[in-house]
Amino acid sequence: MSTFENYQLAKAQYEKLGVDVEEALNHLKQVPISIHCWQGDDISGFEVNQQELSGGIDVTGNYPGKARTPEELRNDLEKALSLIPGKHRVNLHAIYAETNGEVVERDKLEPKHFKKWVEWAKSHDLGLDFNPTLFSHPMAADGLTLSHPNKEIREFWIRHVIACRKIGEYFGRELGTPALTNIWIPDGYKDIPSDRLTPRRRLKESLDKIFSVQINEKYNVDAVESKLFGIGSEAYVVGSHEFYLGYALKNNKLCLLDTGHFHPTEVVSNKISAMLLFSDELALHVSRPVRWDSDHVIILDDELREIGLEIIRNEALNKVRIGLDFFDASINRVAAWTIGTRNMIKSLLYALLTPNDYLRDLQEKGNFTERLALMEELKTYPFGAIWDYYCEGMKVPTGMAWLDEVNKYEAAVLTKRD
Ligand SMILES: C[C@H](O)[C@H](O)[C@@H](O)C(=O)CO
Ligand SMILES: [Mn+2]
Repeated sequence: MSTFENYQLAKAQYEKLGVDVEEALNHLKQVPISIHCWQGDDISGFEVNQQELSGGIDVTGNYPGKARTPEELRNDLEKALSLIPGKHRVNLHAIYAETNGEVVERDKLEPKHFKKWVEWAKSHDLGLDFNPTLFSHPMAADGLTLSHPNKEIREFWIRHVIACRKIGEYFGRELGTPALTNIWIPDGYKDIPSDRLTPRRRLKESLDKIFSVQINEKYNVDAVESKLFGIGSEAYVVGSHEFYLGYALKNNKLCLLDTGHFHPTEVVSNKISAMLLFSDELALHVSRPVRWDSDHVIILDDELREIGLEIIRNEALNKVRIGLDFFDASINRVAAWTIGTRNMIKSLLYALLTPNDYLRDLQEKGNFTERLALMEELKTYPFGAIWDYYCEGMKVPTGMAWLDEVNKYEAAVLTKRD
């Protein structure tokens, strides 16, 4: 049977539940996913003075073919984007600046250092998001940045983040869609602190200085990303969820939740509705923690589906900025982007094909039996037939056919790099 014939049969089944499948697919087309560039080169970046990865994060694996230059990274992103349905965004870090071989300190970065990225984004109808890089640098050597006791070190990083917000503004102006500039810092202590308040007070003061520079939200929107622990900050992280949730609410910034940054039994899906009662928007880094914040490629597991359901059932597609954040160097990196991003989109489609109003009604009436039965039954509904039809309509490979493209690209391009 053809993709279309399979689709027709599946559509009829969903329509019996009152789901408008065509409407679901039209909604899905509108959702941009912010795809993180750093999966393509193991968070190396292009700085002239290359630094070791630090900040309590780690990339494991040595699969051949990692991107080494801006051109290689953009080519790899283009290959992945050609296999992912929809119109998306690319998320950059400050270390991906292109400075023509000149050593430019991070607090001296300017929009011109991202001109090629903007030209590329324009030619591929992409939005760009941004992140200051407060790790992998001598001034972050002792694991403290915006909360450091040394004022000079704090001021350096404050200047860097201000410079990055101006680059985010440049992206927004040039591309006609505001950049999300997200601040994550590695600050914390390996062992039990004797004072948790003072570093947090310094972080607050640093952020207040950074955000005292007014930037039009038409071009740049600010987010702050919390964390629970890192390698070397197991006992205490300055920028905890409580800190940033409070800071974001009080200062009208976006609180960014990374799904790997909470206790193993804590789920981000459960936080979305609560936070959207008090904030207009929030941001996500969708990742997969395995035993710790391991940044595995996301899979279509219960939590990813639940995140999709929370976004859709709360009508929050325009309130939640969905970014991805995983870095696996043990598999083909173009495949990692493709698997992870397609799974994020699948999660949203699954939610759009769920009769959410009917299920809400069952809950309101206390009919928890049918609520559970139907939610479980939906897991074996012909979702794949709708997904394949969507991919075909969006001119990307259906099923596993995308992997043939990746394998061809690996043979022709990636294997030639090492
Ligand atoms: C590279 C990113 O800034 C980094 O992954 C950050 O978002 C994070 O989640 C650190 O654990
Ligand atoms: Mn993250």
